[in-house]
Amino acid sequence: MLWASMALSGSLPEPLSRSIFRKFVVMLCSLLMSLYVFYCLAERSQSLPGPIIGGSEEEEPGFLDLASMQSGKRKRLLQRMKEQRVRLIQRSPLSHLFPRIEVAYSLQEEPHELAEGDSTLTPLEDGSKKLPQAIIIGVKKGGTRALLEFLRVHPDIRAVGAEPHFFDRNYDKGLDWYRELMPRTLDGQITMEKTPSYFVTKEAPARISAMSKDAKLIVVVRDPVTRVISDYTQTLSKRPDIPSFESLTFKNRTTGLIDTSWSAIQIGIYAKHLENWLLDFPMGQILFVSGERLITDPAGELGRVQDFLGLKRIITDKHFYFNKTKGFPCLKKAEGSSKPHCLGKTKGRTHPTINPEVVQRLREFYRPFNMKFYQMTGHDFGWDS
Ligand SMILES: Nc1ncnc2c1ncn2[C@@H]1O[C@H](COP(=O)(O)OS(=O)(=O)O)[C@@H](OP(=O)(O)O)[C@H]1O
Repeated sequence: MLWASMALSGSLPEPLSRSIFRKFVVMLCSLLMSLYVFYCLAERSQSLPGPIIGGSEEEEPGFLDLASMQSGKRKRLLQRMKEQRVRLIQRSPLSHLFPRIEVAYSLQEEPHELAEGDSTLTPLEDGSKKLPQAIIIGVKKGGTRALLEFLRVHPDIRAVGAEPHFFDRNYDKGLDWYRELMPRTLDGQITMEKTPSYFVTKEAPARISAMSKDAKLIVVVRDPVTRVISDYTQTLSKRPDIPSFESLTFKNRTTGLIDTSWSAIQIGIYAKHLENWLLDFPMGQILFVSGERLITDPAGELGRVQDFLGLKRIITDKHFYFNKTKGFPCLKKAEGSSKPHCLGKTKGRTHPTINPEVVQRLREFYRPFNMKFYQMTGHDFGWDS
């Protein structure tokens, strides 16, 4: 720095040639700028949303802690960090060299941008926040994250990344709170969210209907037997000391009586939950997506969803590739990125081996409910063939 200031003030010591010294100053400045940009990027990545707390889903990095993101504390913290960085830039002797960085920060760090739960950076004043017109309401472990991530590729869809849990846990916070979580949309764009627990929440249909009678509802359904095993696998990964799958499944192992008080069993009785939704919504406003086909033919299922949402079929076969290591379809390019994107480690876990007799008993248990569900939806999902 001493050399630099001497050079800039014109008191260059001889015999060092001016041209060599100028190169040295340029190199030094570049190095300092790179270090500064690196520092800023590191700081920025730390301020990006962290994992959700208390959600049914173990989110991938980049999603939000909804419980705290609205708090004044978080906003004040962000504001302080922003001011601190602006002060740092202003104090820097090189500040006149990169005034644009300051502008970039003041755009990126707006609390509402973070509150979207969406790591994509959009200009602050583009569009407005709207209540969702379409919601993925279930089912837990059905493939809801895959569907939302795939849909986000569509330019006419903008979705909140985290699960808001508004119509079950956060209803008392009010619609303004809910709207504030949403990303900004332009006219013609659809705002979406996903919270799989809505499907089994008694109050959710009436609450969603009170918000909008026209809301479009999407349910990703999966074979209830693999769904319950997936649900158990998730719980086991968080709490390895839980009882065995078998002991949770049966009320009485000898008689083979299923324990229907276990919530993981209840979730798979789709026909019962659907009856509750039909009290507030006509069947035509609910789309059922096959969780199995979402894996074997993602473009096919996405085609149906785009039709249902009244959108041009933009997401097609070309957007997917099958990742052999992951064992699942992945996006060739994720939203706002040019890189391939697979879902994270919490999606597509290896399930524990379950005694085939237990699986068989569960199949028998679900069969009549599945039949009813096929009849109600007019579609055989193929879980019982
Ligand atoms: N493309 C792709 N990549 C990875 N995983 C995929 C994909 N498509 C569907 N799935 C299935 O999604 C299951 C998780 O479902 P959800 O996202 O609804 O789970 S959650 O309720 O939000 O926790 C998850 O369940 P598990 O396999 O039991 O982990 C996957 O089988």
